[in-house]
Amino acid sequence: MTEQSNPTEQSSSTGQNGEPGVLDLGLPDPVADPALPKRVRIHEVGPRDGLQNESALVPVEVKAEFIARLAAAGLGTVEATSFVHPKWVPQLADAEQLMPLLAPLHERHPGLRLPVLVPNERGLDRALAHHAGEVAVFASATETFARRNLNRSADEAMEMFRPVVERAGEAGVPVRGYLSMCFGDPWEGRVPVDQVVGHGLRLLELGCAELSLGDTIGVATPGQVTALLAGFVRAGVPVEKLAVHFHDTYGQALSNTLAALRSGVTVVDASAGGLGGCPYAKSATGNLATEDLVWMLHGLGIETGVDLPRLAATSGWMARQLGRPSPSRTVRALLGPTA
Ligand SMILES: CC(C)(COP(=O)([O-])OP(=O)([O-])OC[C@H]1O[C@@H](n2cnc3c(N)ncnc32)[C@H](O)[C@@H]1OP(=O)([O-])[O-])[C@@H](O)C(=O)NCCC(=O)NCCSC(=O)C[C@@](C)(O)CC(=O)[O-]
Repeated sequence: MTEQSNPTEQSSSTGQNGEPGVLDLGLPDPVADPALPKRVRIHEVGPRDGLQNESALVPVEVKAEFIARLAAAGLGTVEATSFVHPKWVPQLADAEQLMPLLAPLHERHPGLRLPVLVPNERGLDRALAHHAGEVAVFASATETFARRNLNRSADEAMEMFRPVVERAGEAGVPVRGYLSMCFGDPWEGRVPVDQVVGHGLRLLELGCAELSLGDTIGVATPGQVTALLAGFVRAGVPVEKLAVHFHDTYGQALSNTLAALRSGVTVVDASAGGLGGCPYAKSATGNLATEDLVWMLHGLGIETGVDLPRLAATSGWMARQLGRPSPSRTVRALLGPTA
């Protein structure tokens, strides 16, 4: 793994015909908002959520290089892969091959977190055998998606997670809980706040250290985000335990993120270059692009630890591996429209 990006792919500050490029305006000139947090932790999901939907298999060395470049760009939490059934997500069937390639990154970046998804005890066994330091289980706020994504009812899925969370706890491995379809579900329509809060509380009661609220198909608008977070707070959940996970189907992901920050959330999931989707929810489009998020956060004077040009260069590099331009507007603005 080289981790070195070619300086020529760092940015294209000069546009066509000698016109100034967007980077000539510089990176955002921060204007802080006292109602917002000073620091946000970005939970990068590109290598897992971003790649899981790619039909052409990405070589394991490319995945390892992608993760190494993300860590070098300053992302401290990078969700690396999934130990799910290989037939369900063939793209991530190489989890066992990937993990040893990532081991050197811990020396290079002390404190780097590389969580992995595990749906059940079999997944946990595989993850622990490969020294995963953090795992995540993933539930659904709706019945239909639980069956489609996990082949279980929502209740059965919770029972499947119970021993996973217990055993991970015994092994000293923290567990994140994802909750999908928190705002809308393609089969069931709008999802009531109480229903989402009920399922989320069950994940927290199992022992999940953090709960990531997913707008899996990207239909939320900011008022709904505020209402859902208020529902969790009313139910006694400290906002520090909550993270948000937005998809950008209707271009609302950044607005929704800002609403969440105003409600006190400080952990935001995002995917480098805006890669993403969910193989079991066809209407799910790309995740909130990490670069778009970082541009907004830095503009608000919020620290992330991320080197934006280096991150954009990483997404430009990944886009070339995948053979198509990045959907992230910030990547295109910084690197040019074909990046
Ligand atoms: C949960 C299962 C496994 C149930 O799938 P199943 O077919 O019901 O599995 P099973 O428990 O009946 O077991 C059948 C066979 O699979 C094996 N098996 C069982 N588990 C594993 C495993 N972990 N690894 C390897 N093998 C496994 C098991 O050992 C057995 O083997 P056999 O005895 O027949 O030889 C399946 O439904 C599955 O893997 N689902 C994963 C789907 C997925 O990854 N979806 C995407 C992630 S969620 C997401 O993207 C949303 C999120 C998180 O980003 C947030 C958001 O946007 O909302």
